[in-house]
Amino acid sequence: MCGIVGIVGTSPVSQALYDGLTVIQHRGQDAAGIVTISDNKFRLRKGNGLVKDVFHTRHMLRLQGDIGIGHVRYPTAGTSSSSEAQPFFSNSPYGISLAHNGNLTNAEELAKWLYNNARRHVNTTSDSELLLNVFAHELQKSDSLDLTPEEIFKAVSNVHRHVRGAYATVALIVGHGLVAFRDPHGIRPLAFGKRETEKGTEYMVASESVALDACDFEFIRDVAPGEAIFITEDGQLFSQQCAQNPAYNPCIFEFVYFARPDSTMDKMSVYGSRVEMGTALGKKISREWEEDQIDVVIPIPETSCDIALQIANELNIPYRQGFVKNRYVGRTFIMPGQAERKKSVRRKLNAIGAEFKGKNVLLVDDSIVRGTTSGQIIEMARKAGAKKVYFASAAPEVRFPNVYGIDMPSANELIAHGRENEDICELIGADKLIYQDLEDLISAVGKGNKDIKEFETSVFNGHYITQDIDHDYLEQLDALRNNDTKEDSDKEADSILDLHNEGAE
Ligand SMILES: O=P(O)(O)OC[C@H]1O[C@H](OP(=O)(O)OP(=O)(O)O)[C@H](O)[C@@H]1O
Ligand SMILES: NC(=O)CC[C@H](N)C(=O)O
Ligand SMILES: [Mg+2]
Repeated sequence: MCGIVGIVGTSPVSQALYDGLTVIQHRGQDAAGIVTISDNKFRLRKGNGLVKDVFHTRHMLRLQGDIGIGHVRYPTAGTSSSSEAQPFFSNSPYGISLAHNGNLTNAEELAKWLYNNARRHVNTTSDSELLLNVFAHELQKSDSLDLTPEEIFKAVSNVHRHVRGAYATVALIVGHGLVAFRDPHGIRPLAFGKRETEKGTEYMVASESVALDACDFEFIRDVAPGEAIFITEDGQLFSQQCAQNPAYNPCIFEFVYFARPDSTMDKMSVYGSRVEMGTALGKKISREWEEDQIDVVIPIPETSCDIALQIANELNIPYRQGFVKNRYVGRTFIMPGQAERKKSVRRKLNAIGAEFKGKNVLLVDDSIVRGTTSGQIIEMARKAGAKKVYFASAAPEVRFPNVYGIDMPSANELIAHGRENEDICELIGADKLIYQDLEDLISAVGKGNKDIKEFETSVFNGHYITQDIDHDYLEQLDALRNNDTKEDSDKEADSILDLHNEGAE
């Protein structure tokens, strides 16, 4: 679940891009990058690490120009190598740089297609670099030296024809401007806004509205599924629907876990939808656990806090912060390896003994995916003296792999895959376990936008919205990206992928 930003400004944009990336850091902790254009030349800095670690003063000084894009990465394809940090660059046509949030489902096919039809070779294993090359190939077809908005939109339409999967994308074209587009299902989010200055209007696109807020841009609207917007270097905005049959199917997991609560995506408030999740789950708990006495509701920081508070309100039971989160440790789930994730839970969370001693506690998390967090947290609660430990998940059982930009490629790594409630409960060590129903989750999130008829919910029900995913595909993906193979390919990538355009030190 990477994060992307892009700005067409009237003065240097590097600091605003940096600030924008910092507030969407929760979408990707592995690598970060910014590219700007100054004097018709790209200026690039990217590398592995958090935003604050990748960009030092010397890099910021180099990132000159009034137009630029940025990316924070959570790898879901290829490897974690710095060679696959984004934005990517293609010198032809014009000079294009691109950053992508999402995951392509026909990457293998695209690589062959690019070679056969465009004689384009992509040296990394990144799906995003393929996307850049498909876009570049389609732009190359235009005859004129100066691209018109229509020609750019035509290229995006052709990208939609070839590419499958999820892609919220922002790109720079030298001498032209910034292009942003969203896949025809709108699986990954993308919004844009403006800021008035004495020199004219500036525009910003970002994965989440919170990035616009942080940079003082006023939200205009979400980019529609299949739509492209083009902002010229001198600040003229054009937009067009480029997909034949667009549909609105945003990923529901953004609302459960990925997005920041202060973001609004596709007209739905993330915070508001989490409160609704709490209401629905609270009701289910009082319906189904009538007999059980719960003394206190305790969230598992950070994402579940808003949900747990609402459950406590609904049940009329005290809400207490029984776990303290170390503010210097990032998100566990988006770390690339299981060993690292496991270690990080203990470093990140610590129990306040008195909140557990002799009590029946209800622990609340937004989701249970691999069970890395819940297992260890329940153990901590017991060590701290809890009498009974009940566990509630605001999302339903996660049983199916994700192929659209969440790194859960292997069903076998999911604790609920092939298991029923009692088995999962036993595995994580809870006394009782309750999950949100999928219909309740959908109506909790969908309350904010009645126009959304179907969310992307594949991790819960195995229904893949792009309809190109079958059993064989998932088996191949598992073989390619399960925990063990991923570690091997990361090592290999570090040694062979030297041929990349990484930003200089
Ligand atoms: O079952 P698991 O595989 O452990 O995954 C689920 C957990 O991971 C996430 O937390 P994370 O620490 O990433 O971020 P947060 O601080 O935003 O809650 C999520 O909020 C759950 O707590
Ligand atoms: N999480 C994402 O959006 C990842 C983007 C892209 N697939 C990558 O791995 O770099
Ligand atoms: Mg969490």
